[in-house]
Amino acid sequence: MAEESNKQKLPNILVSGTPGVGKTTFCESIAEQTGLKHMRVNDVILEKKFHEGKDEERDCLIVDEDKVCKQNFQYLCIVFFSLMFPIHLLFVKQIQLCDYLEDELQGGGYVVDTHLCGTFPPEWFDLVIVLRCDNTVLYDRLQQREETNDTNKNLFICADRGYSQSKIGENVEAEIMQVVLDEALEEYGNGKVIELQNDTIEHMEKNIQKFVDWLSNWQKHQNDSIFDNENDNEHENGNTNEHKDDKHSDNLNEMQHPDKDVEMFVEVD
Ligand SMILES: Nc1ncnc2c1ncn2[C@@H]1O[C@H](COP(=O)(O)OP(=O)(O)OP(=O)(O)O)[C@@H](O)[C@H]1O
Repeated sequence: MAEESNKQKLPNILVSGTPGVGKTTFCESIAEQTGLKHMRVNDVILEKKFHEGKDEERDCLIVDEDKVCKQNFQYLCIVFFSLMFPIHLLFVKQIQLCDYLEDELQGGGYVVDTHLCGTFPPEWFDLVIVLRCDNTVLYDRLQQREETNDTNKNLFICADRGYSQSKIGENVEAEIMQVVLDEALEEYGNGKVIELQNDTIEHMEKNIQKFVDWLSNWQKHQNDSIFDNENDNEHENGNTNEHKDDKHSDNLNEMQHPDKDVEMFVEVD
């Protein structure tokens, strides 16, 4: 979707990472500074009831990724049967998180905040940011949630209370094993994924500034592409795609290597 249209004025960004790395805080700040719309997927899942109830033992809402996205055989089977029995189509529509998001993201301009990063089609997003956090810092943040019983932020992970010790351990381990980063790289590819360290307020401020710079380059690139395409149409022999790709990777590289600040922006292999 994001790659389809040169008329798109703003990109769609996916911000992912282990619970507690700071996705929501980062997304709220960049939304405020850039005018992008912040969409927290957990809130959508709750509001639209795209979940299948609660796992009592783990105190989590259950989201079956296979059932929320259309890129799978199961979905195709449901559609097939729905076409044969049209009344089921309404039901299928209702349970599809991807259908809902696809409609919402159509015009661009969203920053989508979720740890479910392998769920969505790569073409929806122009950039995928994976926030990372030092494991001891993350442990402290999650521990604080347990102590303050911070329910609001964790409705999806922990339905109605703060973090249990086992949940803290699970998440810290996932961060150490870079589960979300690996999933993002597998799903979206090295060229679209950027990994940003987010342990401190200083990190956050630098990350936001780098994102703002990336966005303004992206918009410039879009305008140039439209201009290039117009020229190509006039002369009927351009090399626009190659030119476009060069600009895209320059922009991403700049974000990955801001003044060689490797502490802040870890290179993705
Ligand atoms: N760069 C940062 N420096 C210091 N504290 C931060 C930073 N980013 C976020 N925090 C704090 O860490 C806590 C978790 O942040 P946040 O809720 O944004 O994480 P999250 O990744 O969105 O979590 P979840 O996936 O569970 O919604 C909050 O108390 C927030 O204020």
